[in-house]
Amino acid sequence: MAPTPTHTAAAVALAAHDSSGHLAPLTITRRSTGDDDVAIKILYCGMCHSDLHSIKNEWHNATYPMVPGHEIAGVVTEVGKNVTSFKAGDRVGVGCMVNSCQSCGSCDEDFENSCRAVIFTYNSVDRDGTVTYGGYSSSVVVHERFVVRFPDAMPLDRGAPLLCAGITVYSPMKYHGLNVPGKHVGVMGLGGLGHVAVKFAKAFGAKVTVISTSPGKKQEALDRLGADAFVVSKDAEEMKAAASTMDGIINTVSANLTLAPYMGLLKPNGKMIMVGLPTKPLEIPPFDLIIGNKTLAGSCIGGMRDTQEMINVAAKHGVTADIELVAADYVNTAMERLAKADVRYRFVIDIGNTLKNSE
Ligand SMILES: NC(=O)c1ccc[n+]([C@@H]2O[C@H](COP(=O)([O-])OP(=O)(O)OC[C@H]3O[C@@H](n4cnc5c(N)ncnc54)[C@H](O)[C@@H]3O)[C@@H](O)[C@H]2O)c1
Ligand SMILES: [Zn+2]
Ligand SMILES: [Zn+2]
Repeated sequence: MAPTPTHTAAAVALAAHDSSGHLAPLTITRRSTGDDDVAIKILYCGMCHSDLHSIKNEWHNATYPMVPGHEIAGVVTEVGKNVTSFKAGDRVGVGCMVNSCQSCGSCDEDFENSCRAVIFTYNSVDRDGTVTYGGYSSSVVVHERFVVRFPDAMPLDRGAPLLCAGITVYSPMKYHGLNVPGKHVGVMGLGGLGHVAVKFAKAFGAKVTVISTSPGKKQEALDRLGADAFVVSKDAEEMKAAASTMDGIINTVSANLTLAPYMGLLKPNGKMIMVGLPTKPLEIPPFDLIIGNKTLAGSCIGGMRDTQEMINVAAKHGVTADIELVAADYVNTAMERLAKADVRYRFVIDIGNTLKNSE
């Protein structure tokens, strides 16, 4: 995208130029800091599976070049004159959104994630007509409403993934009443979102069962992540034994799959909450929904008030992501490994130390 008069600051980035899934260095520009803006030097950025879906154009909405990344952590370098909540040197983060209309019913209720004019952190058209570039880059400028303060106890690298993975699982647990002691929460798919879901559900005092296709993840789910139980979804006996036991399931699976066998794990009135975004339409026989008065719900990230609340709660309970910190030049290998679910449990790019101008 050609620089506009207000986009004056050069930044280094990693960009996809086509749907191959390959990222290459690119110099981009960022807008100068507006009155309500916070300028941030990016130090870390998590690699969400949505980045992979997006660069490969699996959702059929890609604009190239695309700079992915919406799990951003860094330090404030400059603030606009109207900004009172942040100052240079503050430790902050940015998640999936960088702006919204700020005046509709959803925005008034702090659910900017449901605003029809939401501007996502990358691959979205910004107010000035430019396409937004995400956190696989050295800096970003964001309206202060969309900046999250890192509590002192929250490390920037292990906290960065909470800005998407964390809020995406925290918000549905909160709004579907699964964040109270004694509930039985199922977590489908033990990846970036899934492993954080286990940690939050445990912090809420819930009983947590991981539902996974990978028996190899059982021991670490129980020992390291603190899950109470583990069900191998391909094992009919285990699925039968767990039938009708769960109050809710957070479904983080990134691949297409039929929901029917999993609905049977829910108690009457139980809720299957979709956060995973596979490409094909959902397949669910009506009987599996209707018998037992089940609910099938969806949930998109979360609002900014809830995002700040989430990271504060995480800091209080010691919830952080388990990460593999990687250098910028490892990003293509990391993407390949992410596609194979070969990561425990989130790649985070060490932007501050390794993303250099290599063009
Ligand atoms: N709703 C939202 O707001 C939101 C936010 C972030 C991510 N997402 C989506 O959530 C999904 C998960 O993201 P992530 O970053 O945690 O991905 P991830 O790759 O880290 O984890 C996905 C997990 O699903 C598992 N999986 C894959 N196929 C499976 C199958 N057939 N059965 C059971 N498990 C299977 C993988 O082993 C992996 O552990 C993606 O589709 C992503 O786009 C949605
Ligand atoms: Zn994400
Ligand atoms: Zn709005």
